Amino acid sequence: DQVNKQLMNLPPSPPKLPIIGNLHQLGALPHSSLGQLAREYGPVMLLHLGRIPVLIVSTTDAAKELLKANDLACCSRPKLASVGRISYNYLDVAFSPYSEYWRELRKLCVLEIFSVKRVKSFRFIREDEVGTLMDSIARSATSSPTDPVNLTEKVFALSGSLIFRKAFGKSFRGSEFDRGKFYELVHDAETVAGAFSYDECFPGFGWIMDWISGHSLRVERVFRKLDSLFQQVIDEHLKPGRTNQEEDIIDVMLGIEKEQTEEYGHAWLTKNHIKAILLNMFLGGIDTSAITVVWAMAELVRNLALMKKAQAEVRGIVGKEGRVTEADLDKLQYLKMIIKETLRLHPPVPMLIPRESITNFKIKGYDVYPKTIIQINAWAIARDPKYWKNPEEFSPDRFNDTAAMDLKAQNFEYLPFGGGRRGCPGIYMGTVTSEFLLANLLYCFDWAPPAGTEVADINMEEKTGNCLTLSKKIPLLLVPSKYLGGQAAQ
Ligand code: HEM
Repeated sequence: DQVNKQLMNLPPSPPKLPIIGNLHQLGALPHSSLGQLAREYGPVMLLHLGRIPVLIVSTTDAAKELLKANDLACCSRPKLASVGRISYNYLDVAFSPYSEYWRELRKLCVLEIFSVKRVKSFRFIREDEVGTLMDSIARSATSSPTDPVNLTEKVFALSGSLIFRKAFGKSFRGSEFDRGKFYELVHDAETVAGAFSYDECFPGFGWIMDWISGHSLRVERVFRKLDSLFQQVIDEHLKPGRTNQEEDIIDVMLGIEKEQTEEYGHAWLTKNHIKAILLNMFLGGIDTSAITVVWAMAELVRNLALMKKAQAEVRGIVGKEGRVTEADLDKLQYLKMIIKETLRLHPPVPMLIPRESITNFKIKGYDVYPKTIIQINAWAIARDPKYWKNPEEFSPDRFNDTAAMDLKAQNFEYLPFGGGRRGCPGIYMGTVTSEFLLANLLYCFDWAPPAGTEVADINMEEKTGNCLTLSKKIPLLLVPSKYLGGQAAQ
C-alpha cells in the first residue's frame, strides 16, 4: 500500500515525464538506450512505462542476485491482455503467470516436447529440410553464379518449415498451406505478444487509443486466424484412419490427452492447451534460431580468417561425404564456439521475456514491490567490459578459455536463454538447429559479398522486429559458390 511504498528504498529512476513516464527514453533499440541509461543510474533502475513500474537489471552481479537468490519472488509473467487472448487465457508455458498449473505444464513440456530424445527424433526432418535448402542454393549457384542469395529470407523460411513440420507433421512442400501467409501470421502474433496495449500503460483512458489505433481489432484478427489454423490441423490428426509416418508434436499431445482420459476419466490437457503450446513453439522457435544463423554468417563473411578456420574444421571432419549430418556436430568444436559467440554479441531475445514480481524482495539493497515488471538486459550484460575483453569484437576463441561457460546461465555474464525457473526450455532444439544449418552452409559453399561491394559494406545495424527479438536490420545478401571438394562421393 501507499504508506509502505513510501518507507521503501526504491531503486534509482531517471526523471520521467507526466503521463508517459519514461516511455520516451526507450527509443528504437531499447536494449541499447537502457544500457546507456544504466551507466548513469546503476545496475538496477526503476522506470515507468506510463503507469507500469518496470525494473531494469543491467549487470552480471544484479542478474545473479535476481536469478539465484530471488528467482521465486519474481518468476511470474505480467498478464497483458493481448497475450492473454492469443494464449487462450494464459494456458501456455511462456506467458502463463507462476502457479501450480504452470509448474505442471512446464514439467510436461520439458519431458515430452523439449527433451533431448524428442529433439533427436526430429533429426530426419532437419536433415531433409536443410538438404533441400542446400540443393536449391546449389542450383542457383550453378545457373547464375554471380547472383546473390537473400540468405535472411532463406534461413527464416527454413526455420519456419522446421517448426511447422515438427509441430504439424507436414511439410509446406506438397501441402495446401501457403508459406508466405504462415510467416505473416507468425509475425503478426509476435508483434501482438511483444507489445503493451495503451490500456495497460494508461489505465482509464488508454483503451480509447487502442480502439483508435486498431490494436484491439488486430489482436482479435490474429487470434481467430491462429485458432482456425490450429483447429484445422488438430481435426486432421483426429480423422479416423489417418496414417502418419512422422510422430509430430500434435500426435504427442493428443496421446497425452488420451492417456489422461483413460487414467482419470477426464484430461486436464485440452485442445486449447495444445493450441497454446503450439503458439509457444511458433513464437519461441522460429525467429530465434534463424536470427542466430544470419548474424553468424554476417560476422564470418566480415572476418575471413574465422570463416576459413570454421570451413577447414567442418570440411576436415566431413571429408567428401557431400553433406554434414547431425552425427558430425559433436566433433565441430569451433562451430559450437561460433554459435556461442554469436549468441553473446547478438542475443536474439536481448531483454529476455518480461517477468513480474510476486512478493516484495530486495536487490542491491533496494526494495522491489509485488507486481513490478522485471527486464534483464542480457544484451548489455554480455558486452560489459568488466567481464568481457574487447566486448564489441566477434571472437569465438574467447570460449576456448571459458569452456565451462555453458548456455544454461550458470554464469550470469552470459544469458542468451535467460535463466532460473523461466529459462528457455528450447535450448537444445534451438542450438542443434542453428549449429546444423550453419555447418551445412559453411561446408557446402564459399560465400562472398555481391559484386561491386566490399566485406566492409555489410551492414550490421540491429532492428527490434517486435518488442521481444533483435535481428539484423538489412537482409544478408551473399553470393555462394559450390565447394567442389565435397562432391566426390555424390
Ligand atoms: C537460439 C534459439 C533460442 C533462443 C536464443 C531463445 C531464447 C529464449 C529466452 C531469452 C527466453 C526467456 C527466458 C527468461 O525469461 O529467463 C526463452 C523462453 C522460452 N523459449 Fe526460447 N529460445 C530459443 C529457442 C527456443 C525454441 C526452439 C523453443 C521451442 C520450440 C523455445 C521455447 C521457449 C519457451 C516455451 C519459453 C518460455 C519459458 C517459460 O516461461 O517457462 N525457445 N527463450
